[in-house]
Amino acid sequence: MAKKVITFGEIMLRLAPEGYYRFVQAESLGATYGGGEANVAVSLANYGMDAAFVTKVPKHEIGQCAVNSLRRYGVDTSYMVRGGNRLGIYFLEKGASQRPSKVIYDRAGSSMAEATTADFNWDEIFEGADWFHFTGITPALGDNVAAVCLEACKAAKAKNITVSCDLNYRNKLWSKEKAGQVMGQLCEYVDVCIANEEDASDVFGIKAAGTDVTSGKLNHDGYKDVAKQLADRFGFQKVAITLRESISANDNMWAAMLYDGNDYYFSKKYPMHIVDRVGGGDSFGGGLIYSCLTGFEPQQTIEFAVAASCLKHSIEGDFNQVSVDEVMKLAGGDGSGRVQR
Ligand SMILES: O=C(O)C(=O)C[C@H](O)[C@H](O)CO
Repeated sequence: MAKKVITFGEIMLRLAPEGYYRFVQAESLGATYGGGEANVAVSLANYGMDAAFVTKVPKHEIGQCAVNSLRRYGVDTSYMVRGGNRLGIYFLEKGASQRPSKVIYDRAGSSMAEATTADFNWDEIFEGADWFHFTGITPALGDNVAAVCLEACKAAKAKNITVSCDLNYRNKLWSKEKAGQVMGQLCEYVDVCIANEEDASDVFGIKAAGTDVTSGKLNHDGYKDVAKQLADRFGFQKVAITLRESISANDNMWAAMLYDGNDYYFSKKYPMHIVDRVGGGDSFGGGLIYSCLTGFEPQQTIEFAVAASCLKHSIEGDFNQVSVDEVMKLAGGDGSGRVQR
């Protein structure tokens, strides 16, 4: 039977100018949907897992469009709650070369931002579930949503469900101090932590000894140090750190490291030309959860997750639309992207 994974967060309408147009130039905006945890659910459904996404969306047609965007990939939307006033929106201007991408949120007062603990029955949602995933974006929506997250974490632990969290710090949603306080409480329930060195520093003030995290150029020892400090502080079973070296807005080196409490496993390093970076971290999370639930060895786990995420960077939209086979081919191949016939 397919493993059952529950993800919890906000799905938004994503509005973006075509190609690399700036906002001021655009005369139309393309509409797609996305959100950290929804993106993870799509990855997992594409890998054949039983993935359910939990959120609250308004009862009107735009809320339904968000639901449909997930259904088309086979994500279970049956626990989604209908109500509230609006679907959150984010505007995305894609960067190019030395001009970075820009995100503008228009999500205040969304159905999900106003959700409360009364909206969700976690006992029912977690029936038969193997894994629960959320990111730091969800509790950042407000104290009410952080309270739902805490309730979900406690319910998951009571049922012996593995909990993963991607720290995903969003400075447009909350301060570092508030993030540290709320995430510190939630991380007590987390088994698998996904982070990058910037998140670890922003949320928990964890820095690798003697390195400057803002430069994005930690050495291997620096990444190991960050992962170990995270695991030591919260008792995580596993910490996965993504390693991004930016060359320009569209060209990055991409790799990751997994720490399982004993050893450190570094993946291959991929030079990527980026088509769409949004959702790149979520596709890594999806790959990691799939690998853990499938029982891959640690090295294979990190190779699968990073290859999955590498492929996502070549795909338009938030969702990673690749199969297990495609990820395996990249993870086991030479990374050249040669045509497959
Ligand atoms: O930034 C957010 O809150 C989003 O959910 C938008 C994107 O889907 C997300 O950043 C991708 O991780």
